[in-house]
Amino acid sequence: MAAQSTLRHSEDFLAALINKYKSKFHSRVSKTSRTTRLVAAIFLLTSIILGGEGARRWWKRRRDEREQGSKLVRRNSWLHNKDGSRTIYIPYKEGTSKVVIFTTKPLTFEAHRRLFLNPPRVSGLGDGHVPSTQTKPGLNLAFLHQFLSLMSIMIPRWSSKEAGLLVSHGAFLMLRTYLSLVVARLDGEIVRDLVAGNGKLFLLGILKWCGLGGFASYTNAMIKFLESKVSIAFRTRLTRYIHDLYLNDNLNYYKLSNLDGGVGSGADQFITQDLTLFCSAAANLYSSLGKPFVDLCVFNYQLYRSLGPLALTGLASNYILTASILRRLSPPFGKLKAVEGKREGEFRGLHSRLIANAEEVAFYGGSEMEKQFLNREFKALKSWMESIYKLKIRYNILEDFILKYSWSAYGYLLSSLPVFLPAWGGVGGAMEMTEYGEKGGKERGRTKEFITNKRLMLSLADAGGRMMYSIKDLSELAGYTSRVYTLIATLHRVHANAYYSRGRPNELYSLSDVQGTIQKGFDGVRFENVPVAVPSLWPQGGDELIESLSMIVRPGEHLLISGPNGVGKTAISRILAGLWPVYRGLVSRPKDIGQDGIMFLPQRPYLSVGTLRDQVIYPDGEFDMKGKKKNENHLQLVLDDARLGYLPDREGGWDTKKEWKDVLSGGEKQRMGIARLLYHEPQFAIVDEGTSAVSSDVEGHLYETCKEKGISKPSRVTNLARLAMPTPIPLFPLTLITVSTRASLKKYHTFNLILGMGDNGGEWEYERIGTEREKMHVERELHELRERLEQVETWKARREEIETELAKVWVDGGDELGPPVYTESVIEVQQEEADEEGGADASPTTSVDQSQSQSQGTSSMVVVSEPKTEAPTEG
Ligand SMILES: Nc1ncnc2c1ncn2[C@@H]1O[C@H](COP(=O)(O)OP(=O)(O)OP(=O)(O)O)[C@@H](O)[C@H]1O
Repeated sequence: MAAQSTLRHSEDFLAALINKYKSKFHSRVSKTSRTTRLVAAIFLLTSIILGGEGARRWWKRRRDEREQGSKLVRRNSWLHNKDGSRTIYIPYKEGTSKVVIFTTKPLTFEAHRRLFLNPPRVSGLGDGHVPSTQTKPGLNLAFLHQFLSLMSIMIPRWSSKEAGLLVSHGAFLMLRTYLSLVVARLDGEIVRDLVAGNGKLFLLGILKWCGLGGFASYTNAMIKFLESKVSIAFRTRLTRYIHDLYLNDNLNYYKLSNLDGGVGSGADQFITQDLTLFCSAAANLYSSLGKPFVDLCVFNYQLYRSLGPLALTGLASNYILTASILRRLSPPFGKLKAVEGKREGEFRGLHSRLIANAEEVAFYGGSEMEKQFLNREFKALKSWMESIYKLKIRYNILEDFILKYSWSAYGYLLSSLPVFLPAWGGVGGAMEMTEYGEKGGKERGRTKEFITNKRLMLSLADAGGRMMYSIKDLSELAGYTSRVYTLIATLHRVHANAYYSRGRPNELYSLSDVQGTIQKGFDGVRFENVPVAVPSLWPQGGDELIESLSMIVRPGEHLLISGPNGVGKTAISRILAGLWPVYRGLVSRPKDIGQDGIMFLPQRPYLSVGTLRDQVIYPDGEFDMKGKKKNENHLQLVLDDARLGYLPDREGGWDTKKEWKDVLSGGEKQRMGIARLLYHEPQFAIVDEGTSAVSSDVEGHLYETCKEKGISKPSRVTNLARLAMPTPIPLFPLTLITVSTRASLKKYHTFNLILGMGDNGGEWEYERIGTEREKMHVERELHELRERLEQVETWKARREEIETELAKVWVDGGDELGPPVYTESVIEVQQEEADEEGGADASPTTSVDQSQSQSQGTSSMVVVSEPKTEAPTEG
């Protein structure tokens, strides 16, 4: 009942309130003019309509975005924004999450280049001109320079998200310091109230303690969360920066390991493992060094106030002494960590190799050998890590003893100062010297002060300990910093092509000896006095394959590059693609790669991760395909032309994602390459052994398709042809440059560049296929062949003569027999007959190698010497 009455009461109250405001509103409205009311009504209505429409649009946009996100994820695609950024969607929980990726501006790279390639001389990183990527990691000026250089990438602006995260992190760290102070005081008060037997104050203290505990726990959790956020934000910045520098038109990803070699061949370890460790160590440094530092300042001040100047001097000298002992006796953690990272990378690299080449290893049955390699690498890593652990034992004993036990003893000594030396004991000492009013007040005051000081001392020891521990963290950070700095410096060196050999002459064909020019934008392919040399890792010089190559391929003049293995056929396409340097002379080629430009089909077919569609249009994405106004119907026609038309049905559609390199056969992979060629419609295509695994009839079909349909707009031609419309005249024929050892491909080409000629294989010939000269050459070859054939015929006739003669010799009565069967028994019989006849002249023109015949036992083979013509005897 009571509840009901309360409810009714509240209803009445509500109704009264509503009525009150209703009447207020009515009185206001009645006072206003009609126009104002009309305007207000229109305004209200418009706001409601616009608000509703805005909400509807917002909801629709969100729904469209969600749909688009899942569609793009399914089709492995993305969006290009007007400002050059890309919007990608990544699977997140049930749906997708949108990420906008901004590419690093070239200007930013240029601004940073100085930091990485021209470090200040004082840092000891090179001489200020020659970039040196090899440094000994440690706590020195080089580390400071490296760390600050990386910081300029990680925190590009004070207004950046990372700076905001660091400020919030710092605020929470300060808050925790403040809470530690409050906790120390509260601790003292609780113990004091307990000793005094004051239950009410004691309980109040406990309540405060619990409240403070909740808040402190929240603060601690936020500190950890923000630390992880800072770490991931640093990692995102650095990873994107490195990716932009690593994967760009300058082909740095190829040059880094194949030409420069500054970071070996394990760039993956640098980018994945070392970068992660560096970012967590850098984010942790802020709390492991920054927070203890603030703690030290605050707690020292507090202790100075309560314990006096003597205690502060004692504390300060304690820190200095501890730091110098630990620094002197600590092993070089930075260097150790850097080497550990390298060994980890090598071990991981071997595993990646095995995964990538599992099939080949399996065919060879090479598991034992691979295991040997892996075990050996792991053993090296294990021994290294064990030696680090051993070094750490000694250090940990020392560290623990100093930081935990000797510091506590020292802390007790300092806390006792106000008691035993009140004149030197600060506020505590002053309180000692004054009389406490009530009985036992002095002891209680002492207890409270002692507990508070002890807690402060503990916090101080903790902060100091963390500072000291962070010397080790700092050394490890120096190791990671050196690895990441080395990677970025090497990437900048490759990107800027900054190779100088100061003070000594350039090695021939080294990276500092590149004097040639590559001209992009030429309507053809041209080499003018270009040496073909295999580059070596910087700073070594390369090996010359061809001294000077000159040739020109104009549109429509298909070229076949032939010659024995290893003479430099692929090397020519590497130079043309910009993978290898143009040491001398001039190389000209079309500007773009792909549509209306030049395209390279490498010797080893490559299949990317992603959908079946991605395999055909690689390196385009679905977004680019749509930009070129192409669709799946077009792709189907392209696949049909490459004789792969069955793939979409067999594999379950264009969106199927598989490990394509394992799914497609060798020939299918090569045909996929041809399909890409037909899709991209380049003007020039370098096909390096692109059909070696394809049967010759399909090969012929593919070449004919490329030549006939390789028109600037083949899609139109193909589609229209299929629709039985007149075939338009080809505008720009696709010009094929084929690298092959197969002479059968000659018929599809106009010119032939033959490499590997001359005594040392360094000479070449460039000739038109089917010219008078070539015809004459072929005829001469044919003539020689015929001559040889005639010789063979002569020998055949001669052999028959011999056999006839032999038959006559062996047959009694002159009857002709077929060729004799040379068995031992026959020979023996003949020998006996000859002996009986006593005719040593029985075989004047034939000699039989009897010893051989005997040695062969029952074998029917004997060696018959050439029939002798009667030699004139002298005298
Ligand atoms: N990265 C490299 N480091 C060292 N030598 C290399 C490198 N790449 C190629 N070579 C060497 O350069 C020479 C030419 O290589 P290239 O690949 O051009 O030969 P090719 O004429 O295409 O042979 P094939 O017909 O077997 O494909 C070979 O002797 C090869 O061993």
